[in-house]
Amino acid sequence: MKYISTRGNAPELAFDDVLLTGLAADGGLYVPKEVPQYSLEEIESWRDLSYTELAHKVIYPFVEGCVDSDALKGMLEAVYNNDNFGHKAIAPVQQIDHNEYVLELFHGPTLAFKDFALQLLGRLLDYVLEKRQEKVVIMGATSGDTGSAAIEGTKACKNVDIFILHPNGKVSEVQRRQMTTVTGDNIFNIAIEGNFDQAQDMVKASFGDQSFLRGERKLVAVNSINWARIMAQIVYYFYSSLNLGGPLRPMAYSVPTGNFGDIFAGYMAKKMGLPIEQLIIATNENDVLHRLMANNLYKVESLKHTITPSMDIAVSSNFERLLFDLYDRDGLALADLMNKMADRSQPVELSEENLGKARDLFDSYAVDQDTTVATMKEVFAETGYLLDPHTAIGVKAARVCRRNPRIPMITLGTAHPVKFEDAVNRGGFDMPKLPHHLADLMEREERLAILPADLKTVQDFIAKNTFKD
Ligand SMILES: Cc1ncc(COP(=O)(O)O)c(C=O)c1O
Ligand SMILES: N[C@@H](CCOP(=O)(O)O)C(=O)O
Repeated sequence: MKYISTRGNAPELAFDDVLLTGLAADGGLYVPKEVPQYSLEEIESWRDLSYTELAHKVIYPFVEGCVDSDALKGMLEAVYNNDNFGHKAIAPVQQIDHNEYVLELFHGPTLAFKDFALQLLGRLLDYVLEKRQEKVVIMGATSGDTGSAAIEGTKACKNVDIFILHPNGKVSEVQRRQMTTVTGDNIFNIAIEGNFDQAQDMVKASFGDQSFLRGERKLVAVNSINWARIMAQIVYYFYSSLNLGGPLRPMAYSVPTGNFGDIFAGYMAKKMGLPIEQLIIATNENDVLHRLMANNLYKVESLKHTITPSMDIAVSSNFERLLFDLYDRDGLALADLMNKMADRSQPVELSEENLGKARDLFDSYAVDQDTTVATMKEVFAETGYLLDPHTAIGVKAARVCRRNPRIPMITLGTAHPVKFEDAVNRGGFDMPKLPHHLADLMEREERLAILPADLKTVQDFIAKNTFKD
């Protein structure tokens, strides 16, 4: 499998280089040159596979040539098991109404969907770095969930230092503590005096110019700009569909969306042959994607801090991967569009043709904070099931946008409500208990550095702590 950049002007890479590269040299994102395709018969033959076995079927073609099949099997077995994920089904489906489901993706160590990819990414990194005898620096931006999942997934890696930037005061207390209480000399949490977009911009700028690492270390991405994240997230679309009678009946998915990674994984599953009738982009009030879909106007507004902090993202990185397909994979044309989009003061329109293609593929809906809480209450009253607020946004969007009630509607349950005290309190619910492994989280000692949202200051901090010996 070879990978190409969305901006058409960077070398083709194999999986191991893509894993270690983050942004392509031309500023684009790597995508597979060819997407594996499966017939309905073949997908149907996977029906009785365990999560681990299915993950091998889906993931192996993307890593073939770089990761040995048995080694991948070993990694998947080490990740998707009942010691690591607090549910034997790994990604169970919970019914909340007739033909309406929540795909619970929060049974991993940090209680959010990020564990599915980042637990595996840590093992892939170890495998590739051991082979190459290289050391790297991980740099990631988080609006709350990626950070702890990245730290948990990579803290045992021998050859990495980890630097995670989060917006100071804008993640929940549980989210912050899940990052800042993990001990390890190679783990650094940076709370920047700014928002997620600023953190993400600093990460991207650092990938573009890594001279602060003196040519001695490479930067590795743990955000969904890293293809390995998307690849691992494709699996649960296949798994949930097969569990509910797919691929012989189509499914619809509603996906709480911020950086467009999780829904892009759903789009990939569809391209690979999984019958997906509807994909819904569900956003909070940071709704740049919904506004683009509704009005053909791409205009980044200033970020609003909400009760769904993980989706407080205005610049949605993975949308570029979709645009690449909408532009018939014409990287140079896309590079032009991305340059226009980079000037955030100017609105950008898609051509009518490309907007039409996007609307054929996706529906979209934006949910405000009161409606989010109202949806949590509604579902709780109907079923006794407490949604996390991000998932509630997905459920609301599903209920509004659903095209065909005969098709199972699956909302991705992206996090556990225990992480989001504000929303739980606003709904007047009893706070759920933290699971056993996090029971003393609120008493653990925290370690973090608070820095201004200034690229040089952040890079100096990283360099100082990377080259401390
Ligand atoms: C709980 C939760 N829901 C939804 C999202 C949005 O996912 P994505 O950024 O892949 O669109 C995130 C963050 O990424 C998240 O942490
Ligand atoms: N919502 C994320 C933000 C980063 O998104 P990613 O999927 O690209 O890592 C978070 O919670 O950190």
